Amino acid sequence: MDIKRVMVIGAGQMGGGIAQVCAQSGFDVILNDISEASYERGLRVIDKNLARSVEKGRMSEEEKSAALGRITKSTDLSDAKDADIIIEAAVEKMEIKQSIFRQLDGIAPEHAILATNTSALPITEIAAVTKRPGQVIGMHFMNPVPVMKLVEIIRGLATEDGVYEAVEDMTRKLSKTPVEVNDYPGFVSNRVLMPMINEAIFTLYEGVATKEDIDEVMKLGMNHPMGPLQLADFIGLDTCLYIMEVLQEGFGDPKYRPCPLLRKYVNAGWLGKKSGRGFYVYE
Ligand SMILES: CC(=O)CC(=O)SCCNC(=O)CCNC(=O)[C@H](O)C(C)(C)COP(=O)(O)OP(=O)(O)OC[C@H]1O[C@@H](n2cnc3c(N)ncnc32)[C@H](O)[C@@H]1OP(=O)(O)O
Ligand SMILES: NC(=O)C1=CN([C@@H]2O[C@H](COP(=O)(O)OP(=O)(O)OC[C@H]3O[C@@H](n4cnc5c(N)ncnc54)[C@H](OP(=O)(O)O)[C@@H]3O)[C@@H](O)[C@H]2O)C=CC1
Repeated sequence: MDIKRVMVIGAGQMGGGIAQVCAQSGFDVILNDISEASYERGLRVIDKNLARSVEKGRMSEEEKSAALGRITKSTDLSDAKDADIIIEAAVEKMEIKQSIFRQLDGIAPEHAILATNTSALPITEIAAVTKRPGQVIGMHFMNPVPVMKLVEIIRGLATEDGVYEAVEDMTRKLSKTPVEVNDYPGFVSNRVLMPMINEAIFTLYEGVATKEDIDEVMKLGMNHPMGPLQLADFIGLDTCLYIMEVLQEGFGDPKYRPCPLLRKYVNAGWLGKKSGRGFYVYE
């Protein structure tokens, strides 16, 4: 299947990044969010990232304008009628994703692939609300999307081979590396990463060390580019909590219990970098 027109749902940190790399790679992109304000916020970030690439000499001013020109605004899901693939990157809540997929199934062309950038939610359960479970797939980009090379591609129980191959081909066109995984909670990436982050939060909660020192141990001792608490802030503490909840519920194993401090911060609205405060305070 030849994918030309991409719709991205959600213009947050992930959706914006996905829209940017798709537009840079020559795809026509419909970028959708629930409000004009959220769309504009997403587009500003894309504009800033592209401007940085121009400054660094990686892209010309003309290429930047061409990439921006390939992105069209949408605040209405009915715009999915023109898309070959829809990549959903709204919040990490099953009921929101299922509601979006149910609607998309009624709007998108018959051939269209419905992909989700979920961090951990079961693809099979999202696919089950549609009449085309064979065309539903996980396309899990990493943050920051323009920089990170991996796309974890998750096959739901019913995902067809042709759909997997089309998504793998598109991933390569985005200059990313696809890795195929099966549909289990957290897939590979977050099953391994998130318990480490949660454990770092427990370490802080129990007063083993300061946040700075916990991060320093992992940066200098394990060569991680960011400490786990800084990375949690970067991912979004709400997203981290939802992922731990998916692991805990999906495996029924208490070892995945989210740290109470993580829950407390999320309840306080301290969502990390995107809200200006998490474990650290941001300007
Ligand atoms: C939760 C999930 O479901 C899955 C996930 O995504 S988990 C999160 C996975 N991501 C990570 O683990 C990221 C860990 N952190 C890192 O790799 C690095 O700290 C980082 C790439 C984010 C920044 O790297 P750094 O060397 O500390 O900073 P910096 O020099 O400013 O940036 C390096 C490059 O990335 C670019 N960059 C940094 N942040 C960026 C962003 N948000 N958007 C676009 N580009 C960005 C910079 O422009 C710079 O590019 P050049 O070298 O070409 O100039
Ligand atoms: N953060 C990360 O590191 C990673 C996250 N992911 C996954 O990507 C998805 C998005 O995460 P992220 O970008 O970080 O989150 P953000 O909170 O940055 O962005 C979510 C965006 O979706 C919008 N939105 C919410 N509900 C809807 C809806 N019904 N229709 C359209 N748009 C909607 C929000 O708008 P508004 O702000 O107006 O509410 C917001 O712009 C999640 O599933 C997450 O698990 C995957 C990989 C890495």
